[in-house]
Amino acid sequence: MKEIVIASKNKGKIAEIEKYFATLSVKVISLAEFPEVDEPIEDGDTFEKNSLIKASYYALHTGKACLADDSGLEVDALNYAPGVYSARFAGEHATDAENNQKLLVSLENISKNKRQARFRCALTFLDTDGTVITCDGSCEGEIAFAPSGDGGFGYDPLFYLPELNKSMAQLSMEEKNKISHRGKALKKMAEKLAGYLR
Ligand SMILES: O=P(O)(O)OP(=O)(O)OP(=O)(O)OC[C@H]1O[C@@H](n2cnc3c(O)ncnc32)[C@H](O)[C@@H]1O
Ligand SMILES: [Mg+2]
Repeated sequence: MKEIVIASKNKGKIAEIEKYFATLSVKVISLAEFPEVDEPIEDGDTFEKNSLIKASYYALHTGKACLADDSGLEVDALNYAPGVYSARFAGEHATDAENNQKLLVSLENISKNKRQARFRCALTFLDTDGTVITCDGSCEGEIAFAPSGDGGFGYDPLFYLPELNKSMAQLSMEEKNKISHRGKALKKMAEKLAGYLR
């Protein structure tokens, strides 16, 4: 069976990706099996570039096929910030809580009808022979005035989905995977991989 390293250190992402890949006939490996491997510098100016940076770095250092995810939040009223800086919005090693707090403060004076935002996800699969497969996905929503829900991770408690009248953190992982940026990108990736690995 094909071995694929999930090239991410984010437990929330890994859980969502593993859930999705449970139906594919691939053996998913975690970076936890490569404790000696460090982390790359994510200095690309797009999600796509950072996703390729991560896939390339981990493929080089593990010697295995890798699937990397670069994702983040774009807030219209903040001129699409934090974008590729989503993980370090409140500082280099910011926690999810610190990033969420900074987001709330940044939007303090922004009214309900101007709080549109979207999550974006860029996935890159890089095989040992150099084959690259990319997919992306996005999910539209609004930034709430207060957090709600205890599911998901990152900005999920502040990401409000008007059609569902729930925050992303109020969805189960299955529900989130059906509508999220990552779920949409994973759906495309699973289809492409099924054809590629056949
Ligand atoms: O780079 P890796 O190791 O994969 O892990 P990371 O957490 O650093 O991941 P990114 O560099 O892609 O940064 C993504 C940021 O966007 C946030 N984010 C990404 N997907 C999310 C989701 O589905 N729900 C909420 N927040 C999300 C996440 O919390 C991070 O702050
Ligand atoms: Mg990162």
